[in-house]
This record gives sequence, structure tokens and C-alpha cells, in this order.
Amino acid sequence: MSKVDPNKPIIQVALDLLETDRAIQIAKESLEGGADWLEVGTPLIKSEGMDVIRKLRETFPENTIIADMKIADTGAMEVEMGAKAGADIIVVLASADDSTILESVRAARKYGAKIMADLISSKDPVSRSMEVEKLGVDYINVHSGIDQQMEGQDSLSIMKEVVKKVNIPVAIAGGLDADSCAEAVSAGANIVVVGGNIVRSSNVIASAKAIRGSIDSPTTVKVTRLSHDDEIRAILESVSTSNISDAMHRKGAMQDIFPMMEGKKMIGTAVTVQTFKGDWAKAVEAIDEAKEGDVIVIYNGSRHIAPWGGLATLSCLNKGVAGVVVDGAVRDIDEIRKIGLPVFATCHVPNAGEPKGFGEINSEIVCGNQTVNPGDYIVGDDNGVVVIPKERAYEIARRAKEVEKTEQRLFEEIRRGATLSEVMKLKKWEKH
Ligand SMILES: O=C(CO)[C@H](O)[C@H](O)COP(=O)(O)O
Repeated sequence: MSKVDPNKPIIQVALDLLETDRAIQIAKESLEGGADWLEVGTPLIKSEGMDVIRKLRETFPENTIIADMKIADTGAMEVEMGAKAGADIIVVLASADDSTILESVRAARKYGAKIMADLISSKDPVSRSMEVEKLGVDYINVHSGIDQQMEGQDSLSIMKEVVKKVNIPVAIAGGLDADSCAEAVSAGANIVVVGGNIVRSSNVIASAKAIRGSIDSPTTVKVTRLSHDDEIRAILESVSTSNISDAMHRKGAMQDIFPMMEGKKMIGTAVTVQTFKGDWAKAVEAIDEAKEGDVIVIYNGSRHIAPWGGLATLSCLNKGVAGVVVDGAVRDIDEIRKIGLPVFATCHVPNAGEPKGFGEINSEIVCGNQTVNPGDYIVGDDNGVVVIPKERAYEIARRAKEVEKTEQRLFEEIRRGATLSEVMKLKKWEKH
């Protein structure tokens, strides 16, 4: 097992996968890219048991292997299992009872293994890190779990406090990428634990190399902080409506709403319009209410009379409106296509209604059979339109990004010759 050298930060690649053979392949690529330690991720252990540790030990006899068992109880028995299977370091939950941690440490000593305490979900991580150090653990992992990351929690600020309080090596985990790894190492982390941004990338070697380069010269990496809204938009820019639908468990996709032109991506926050069969006054007045980056979302209620056309579309350009969605008809489709603003609707027809002024702007509406509230994030592409409730926007954007990264890896494996059924292991994972 390699020692922790304060001058050479360690990359611990978290193999959060479900199959042994894919884990071994990605481990090989990670090591080629400069990773140091191999972590058998919790999902992999739950899916394949101790055999995956044995297999990794057999394949990588010289590398440090971590079993991320997140032990909560029966410390001695579970540490013995992991150590005998070939793990050098076994992970226990720092929130486990002191007796569990003590028993884990005793068993580790007996089998020549070490203990890493994971602070995930600890109520007071800084205090707990000092307590578990006294109990004899060898490493502390300051960790924002995958679900916590999706809600915006990050482990860097906690890690900066922990490194001041303990004398044992400190790891950090939770959605780390090259920039945040550099920031973490600059702030005192000895070990960076990276899962998704290596193992769910289409080019594992390059991703590992990028992280190796960033932590070996952390001062050269400039970390840019985006506003919350800009960060959400940046993530949504990199995913499809299909990824978002998956992230929302098939919720959010509007029905019978189609792109009026191909190849347009639309991301924005909803300005909603409730109108009636072609009455275009409120729809057009909504342009005046909209701010840059908004999407005007209109419930029209008719497939035959349009409340929207070329003039209104052109008018949107003056306000920086990101796009328009109409549950119903639009017209002047030739002009709309020339203007190029993303417009999504049920259909297009020649006739429009009158500007009578019935309806309301910025109330809750139903569009494409989906509830839309003002400020909800609206994303459109060649597949269609999805609505993301504003209060879940960051979480869903992050989860959609994880879906996209996983798919990138599957595309790569199919390019290497596997079939979709093989890469998905469909036979193994059919619901029984
Ligand atoms: O232990 C874990 C989740 O419980 C992960 O291994 C850890 O969070 C690192 O993965 P990622 O970089 O994708 O967050």
C-alpha cells in the first residue's frame, strides 16, 4: 500500500459502477491516466460482493485498494471481510457508533489493513473528525454524497476546517472535477476521491490525466464561480431533454409540443401566459414583462387559431427572450424560421385570433399537459420541451449531467464493439 506523501496528492478513483469487468477496464484506464488508488465503490460492492475486491486485488496486486463499505455496524466482521478479500483500506461511516469504529480499527490492525472514516451526513463533521481520529482511524474522508451534491452541498468548506483539526491524512469526495481537485489540494487535501468525473466520462484516461495535471500544479488552475442561475444554465446547456427526462424519472416532458425548427436548443425561465383560442393580447404583452433569458410559455387551447406569429417572434429579439412555447398553434412559420428564435408549438396554421385581452400573465398554467409556474426552467431541443420546477432546478440539472456522463461511457463501449444489451447487462438486471 502506497504511503501518503504530503507533497504528492493522491487520486483515489471511485469505481461507482455495477459490474466487475467494467470496473476493471475503467480501473486500468484510470491508472494509465495517472490515478493512484482504486476504490471499490459502494454500489459495486452491493452489486458484486467481496468477489469484486478479490478480482481487483488479483488484477492489480501492487495498487492500493479501498473498499468503500461505509460500515455502519458489526465493524470487526465487515473489516475482516474486506481485508481478507484484499482491501488495504476499508471505509467506515464516521457517524457509526464509537464501538463500531473501535472494533473496525482493532480488526484492521489484526489484518494489516487501515480504516478511512467517511464523514458523509455527519451532523458536526469537524468535531466528529477529531473524535474518530482519537478512536484510531487512519484517514478522514470529508464527503458530500451524490444525493447531497445534487442539492448543492459541497465538501470543500468543511474540508478546510477539518485539515486544521486533525493530524491524519484528509481525503475529500463529492462531485470533484479538475478545478475543484486543484482547489482542494491547495486547501490541504492529501487525497482527492473522484468518481463520476472519471468513471462516467467518455474518455477515462484523459479525464484522469486532467485531474492529475490539475493537482500536480494546483496554483495554475483558476476556479471560476458562476451565479446559481448561470451554473444551472451552464449544466443544462450540456445535457439533452432526454437526459433531463431520465433525471426526473420520466416526469416533466410536455406532450404534443414540437420544435418549429430543427437544431435549436432553448433554455430559460418561464413567463407564463394563460390565453383563450387565439386571443393574442396577453401573449404579446408578456414580451414586455419578459427579461433576458426568459421563455414565454403560452396555453392557447386551440390547434386551429394562433395567438403567436412572426411579428411577436421578432419583437422577442428586442428583449433577449430565449424562446417561446405554445400549447396550441402558431402561424407565420416561414418568418419564424427566418428569425431563428426557438419556437415550440403543437402545430402551425395560417390564421390568428384577435387581441381581446382575456387571460393572465405569470399565473400557474398547464402547457403540454405539464404544470408550469413562473420561473420554472424550460428546456427545449429537437426531442421536445421539458419543464423543471424552479425549486429543483440545480438538483435536476446535476442529475441530468450524471445521466449524460453515464451515457457517454456507454456510447464509448458500444463504439468499441459491444451491443447495447451487453453494455447494459440487460439480462442480469431484468426486474424479477
Ligand atoms: O462514495 C461515493 C458516493 O456515496 C462516491 O464514491 C463519491 O462521492 C465519489 O464519487 P463522485 O466523484 O461521483 O461524487
